[in-house]
Amino acid sequence: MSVFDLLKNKVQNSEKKYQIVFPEGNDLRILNAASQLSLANIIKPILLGNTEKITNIIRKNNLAFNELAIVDPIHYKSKKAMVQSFVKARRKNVPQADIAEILNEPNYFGTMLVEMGLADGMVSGATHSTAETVRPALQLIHTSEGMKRVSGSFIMERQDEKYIFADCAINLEPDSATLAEIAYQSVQTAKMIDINPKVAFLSFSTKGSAKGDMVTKVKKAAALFHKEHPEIPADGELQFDAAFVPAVAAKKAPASAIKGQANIFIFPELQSGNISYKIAQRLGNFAAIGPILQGLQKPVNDLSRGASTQDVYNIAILTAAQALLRDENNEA
Ligand SMILES: CC(C)(COP(=O)(O)OP(=O)(O)OC[C@H]1O[C@@H](n2cnc3c(N)ncnc32)[C@H](O)[C@@H]1OP(=O)(O)O)[C@@H](O)C(=O)NCCC(=O)NCCS
Ligand SMILES: CC(=O)OP(=O)(O)O
Repeated sequence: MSVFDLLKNKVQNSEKKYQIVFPEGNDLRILNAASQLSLANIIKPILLGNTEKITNIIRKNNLAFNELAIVDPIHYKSKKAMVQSFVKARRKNVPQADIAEILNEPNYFGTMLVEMGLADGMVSGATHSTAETVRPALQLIHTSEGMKRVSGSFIMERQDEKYIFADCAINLEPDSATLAEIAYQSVQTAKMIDINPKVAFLSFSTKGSAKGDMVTKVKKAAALFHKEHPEIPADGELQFDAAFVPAVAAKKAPASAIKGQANIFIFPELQSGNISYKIAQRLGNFAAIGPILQGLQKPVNDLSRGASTQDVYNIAILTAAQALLRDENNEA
């Protein structure tokens, strides 16, 4: 079963209808995906933007909805209450006069809907950069308990093959401890889509074949992860072939715990992570689902600005599935 059939079934079978907010309510990819999701009763979309403008685009493109809410941040009636909640959530002094202005910005407004429990999750980034999309979530929603950093992973899917790549979106130069945390968060994402985790900490070196600070950082990350989570098969530092091809692993890393069968790939820094996912997507024909924000208290997810309607549809389902999982964990 594809990742999305799996997650869609979970979301559709839940009693609650999850409300996902889309700050880029004028974008046709967002509107098309929101229409499909609403008509199939998968989620209830909340579109942000000028109501008249959005309604015109909907009419012009003959888009239909089952349930839909359109909210204009600039004319939002309960702004005062939102400003108060912002003050509490921000944990830093921001002049009240500035907050009302900040909340006119759809990514901040959408993030506050999630923070206040008025939406279950947010999907943005079709027209905004990753920094613009995630900064409000980092400032207002914060990391979940026990987590120090938020990271961004991709589910890479091609027919029956499913892998997790991380961090491809957020942390520029993670240190060893952050790499170990990214790996732990990626294992949680993998479990959501029934991947049995096998983690590789990637490098240009396999088991000391090269030396230097870059290699040491990855080696240390693998050791830290193993110490904290000895029950999860993991290894590093490994080159990609030693992590992924059993015959190469047998030669380069014969004692490896994952024996060339890794399915979670942890990249040493953001350049290699972001470049690798785009190569697998564009040359390898993998569907790249993400960036999925990991380690946040409530679900907010980013899109690549190159995202298609299908990508928006997929990420919205994943966001609703994260909200469902959060509800289940809170109940447990
Ligand atoms: C994510 C990112 C936007 C944060 O950068 P920033 O806003 O400049 O970061 P700042 O240092 O100003 O931090 C803003 C807040 O977020 C917090 N923060 C930053 N990175 C964080 C992380 N990874 N996890 C948790 N919190 C984080 C900071 O602690 C700070 O909180 P505070 O204001 O309450 O003290 C930045 O790391 C970035 O641009 N990453 C690359 C994004 C990108 O282009 N990716 C490629 C395409 S997907
Ligand atoms: C995830 C990513 O690379 O996003 P963008 O293509 O928008 O920079």
